[in-house]
Amino acid sequence: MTGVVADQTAVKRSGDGAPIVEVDNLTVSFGSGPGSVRAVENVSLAVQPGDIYALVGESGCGKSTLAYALLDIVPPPGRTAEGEVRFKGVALGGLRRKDLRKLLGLEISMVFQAAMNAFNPVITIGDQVEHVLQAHPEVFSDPRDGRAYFEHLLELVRLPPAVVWDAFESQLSGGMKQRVSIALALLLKPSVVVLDEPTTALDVLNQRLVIDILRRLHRELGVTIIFVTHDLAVVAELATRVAVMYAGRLVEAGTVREIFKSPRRHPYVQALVDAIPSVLEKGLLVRPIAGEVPNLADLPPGCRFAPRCPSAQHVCTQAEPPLLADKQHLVACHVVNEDLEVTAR
Ligand SMILES: Nc1ncnc2c1ncn2[C@@H]1O[C@H](COP(=O)(O)OP(=O)(O)OP(=O)(O)O)[C@@H](O)[C@H]1O
Repeated sequence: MTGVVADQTAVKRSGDGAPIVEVDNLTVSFGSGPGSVRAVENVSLAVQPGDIYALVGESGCGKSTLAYALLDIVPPPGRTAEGEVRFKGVALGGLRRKDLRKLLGLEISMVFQAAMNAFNPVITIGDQVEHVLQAHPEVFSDPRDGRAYFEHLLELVRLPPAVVWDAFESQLSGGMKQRVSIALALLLKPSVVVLDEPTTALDVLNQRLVIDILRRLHRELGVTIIFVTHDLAVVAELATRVAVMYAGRLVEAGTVREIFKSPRRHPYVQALVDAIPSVLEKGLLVRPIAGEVPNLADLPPGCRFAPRCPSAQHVCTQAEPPLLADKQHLVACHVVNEDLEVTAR
C-alpha cells in the first residue's frame, strides 16, 4: 500500500471540487500560559458542497469547539491560535464582525447542542420568526414569503405549522423544540448548517425521526450538513464523510465507506465501532472503551490514545503519529500505517 503524508495539499484534495468549508491547520486554545489547553490542534479538513459531514469523538475531544470555530464563534477564553477556516474560499478570521454576522445565518447557520434552550420563552415561535425576517429583508422582500417558507420548513421537519406558529417554547416537547430549532436555522436559506449533537438529548424514536428529517432536508433543500456526534451508529446512518477526533487531534478521516469498511482503521475508531450495540451479534451488549480521554493540560507523550490502545507498541509512547493518507483515507496511527509506503506529494 502506498500512502502520503497528509500535509495541507493532501487534505485539500480530499473531495472532488472546490470545498465549501475548509479548515486549514487550525488550533484553538483556551487560556494562555502553563494552564492553557489546545481543544483543537492542527486540524485540517475539507467539506464539499452536498456533504453530510460528521465530526465524531467522545466527550472532551474538541468536536464542539471545532464546530464553533467553523462559524468563528468560539466562546472566550477560546481563541484561534493558528490556522484558519474558510467559507467558499474566504477566511472567516479576516472578515469584519459586521460581515461575519451577515454570513452567519444567511450562508452558514448553527443548531446548538442546547437547542432546547435556544428560544425566547416569553414570545411565540411565530414572533421569533418575524424578528428574524425583519432583521434580514434581503432574503424575503415580502415577509409573507418568509412566513410561507417557514411553514414549508415546519412541514419538512414534520411539525404542524398552525400549532407551532402560536406556541411558546414551554408548550413544545423536547423533540419538537429540536425540530423547530432546525427549521429556524434554515429560515434564511443557508448553504451550510452545523448541528451540535442533534440527536443526543432525544429518546430513541425522536432520534430516528431527526435522522430521517436531516436526510430529507439534505435531499430536498440541497443543504450541506456538518454535524457533531459521539454516536457512530448515527454516523453510519446519516453521514457521507467523517472526521474522527481524539483529544483535540484528527485521528481518522474519510468517506463513511472508508471508515466502516476499510480494514485500515485507527484503534480508537475500532473501539468506537465496538461500542455500538448490536442486537443481532452481541445480544445488545456493548464493549465500552476502557479509560478516559486524557486531560488536555496533561497529555501523555507520543500518541494520545496509546494509554488506552490495545495495539500500542513502544513507538506509540515516543512520537506522535503523523496523519497519513491512502488515497483520501487519513489515519494517524504508527501501527496501522506500518505497512504504508509513504511518499511525498
Ligand atoms: N469555555 C471553556 N473554557 C476552558 N476550556 C474549555 C472551554 N470549552 C472547552 N474547553 C476545553 O476544550 C475541551 C474540548 O471541549 P469540547 O466541548 O469542544 O469537546 P466535545 O468533544 O465537544 O465534548 P462534549 O461532547 O462534551 O461537548 C474540553 O475538554 C476543555 O478542556
